[in-house]
Amino acid sequence: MKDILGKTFECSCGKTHEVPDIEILEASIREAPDVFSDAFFIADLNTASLVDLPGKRSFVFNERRPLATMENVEKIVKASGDFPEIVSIGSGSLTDIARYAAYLSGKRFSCVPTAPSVDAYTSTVAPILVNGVKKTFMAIPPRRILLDIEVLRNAPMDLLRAGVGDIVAKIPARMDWILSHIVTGEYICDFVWNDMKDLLKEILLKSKDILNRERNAIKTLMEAHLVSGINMVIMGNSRPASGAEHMVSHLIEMFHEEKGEMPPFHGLTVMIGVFVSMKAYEALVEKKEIPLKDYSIEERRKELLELFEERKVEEFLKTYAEKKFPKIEADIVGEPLEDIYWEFFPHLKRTLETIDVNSVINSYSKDFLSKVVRLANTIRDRFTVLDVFDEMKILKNFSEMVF
Ligand SMILES: NC(=O)C1=CN([C@@H]2O[C@H](COP(=O)(O)OP(=O)(O)OC[C@H]3O[C@@H](n4cnc5c(N)ncnc54)[C@H](OP(=O)(O)O)[C@@H]3O)[C@@H](O)[C@H]2O)C=CC1
Ligand SMILES: O=C(CO)COP(=O)(O)O
Repeated sequence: MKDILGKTFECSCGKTHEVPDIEILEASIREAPDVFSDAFFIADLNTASLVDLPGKRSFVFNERRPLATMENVEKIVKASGDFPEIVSIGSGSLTDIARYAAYLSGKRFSCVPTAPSVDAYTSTVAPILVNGVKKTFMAIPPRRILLDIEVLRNAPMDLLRAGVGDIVAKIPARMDWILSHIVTGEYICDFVWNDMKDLLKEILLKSKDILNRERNAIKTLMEAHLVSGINMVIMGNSRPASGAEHMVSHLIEMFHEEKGEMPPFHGLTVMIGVFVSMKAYEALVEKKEIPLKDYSIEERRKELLELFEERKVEEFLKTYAEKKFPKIEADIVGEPLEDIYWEFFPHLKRTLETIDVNSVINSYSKDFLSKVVRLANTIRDRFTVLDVFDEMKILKNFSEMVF
């Protein structure tokens, strides 16, 4: 990855890609105040204990697990005053709070990741909760990233599991992108898959080592997250990193938010989404019969209202109404989909077992998760395998068979 940072190149996809010049340095987290000598730091109660932060130029959230809400972003815009740079000491949520606050206030942004849990660090987008609805905004990539492998290696076990969940999601996300390219003609770039697929294979083979906190395995996981984030920067959106599996995750997360509850870590709910996408592609590639069943817009509205307040439901339905559903040909599975399926899915299935996807699935009722599967394509205009099933009128039955 390091060889493309800061470069501009013509890609075989027909576009010119610009890769930001992000400086990645390995050092002790304790050096952060000196490395970022004029920056303002943000941390939370746990992550602040990892480093001696200079009181005058830091803000420590006085709560457990501050979420990436617009309120928290605004708090940091205000607190960071005239400092020229905002640096996060934390995992996904704090990184996005710092990134979006820096973007809104025209400051530089850098980060010190404390867990290999997400591909947020090198990314340019910021998924933020706005009045309880998760919206992904364009923002800025970091100027510098300080990596302390010992801190990453010792992150809580659920963040390691989540990290594997969020990274293996790039496999169905790529398949969704290929599917959309075949069905809707959406632009696609192969470069961002080619720079990722060997790392993904390695992670599928090393998932037990990751959970055993083996240094090299953790380094590979973190490298894959950094490459995935760069891929989002190259594309200018999260298409290479996020498909139906992320919509499943976002819907579950928003449901918890609606109830005033803390959601599980991002990668844990993404894991459920990966399980769903895996089942969907299994049915598609192996041509498994799923009986047709109508799922009307009235039923969709009624089920959304069982989970969310009316204002959000109307917003989701508006997004859904604007989605374009092209006519699906009988056999849409092309060679690229089959290749990825046969190359990755046997390993993916074993990896989901290693990170214990069933324990996350079993923490919800089957009825709730089935609803999530048939409603997930309502919340975003991104075309995925769930839209294919919707158009083929097999989404309702699929959602009832998947768990
Ligand atoms: N921008 C992007 O491209 C992407 C953004 N995301 C976003 O990232 C967020 C999820 O991030 P995720 O990393 O899963 O979790 P969070 O950052 O939400 O929460 C993890 C919590 O774990 C604790 N923690 C983190 N590191 C350590 C450590 N080393 N030791 C002890 N405790 C630690 C902290 O909480 P506490 O102090 O309470 O224990 C922290 O708040 C979501 O909002 C998601 O949308 C995800 C992928 C990509
Ligand atoms: O979570 C992400 C990738 O892991 C970011 O993508 P979205 O928020 O757009 O789904």
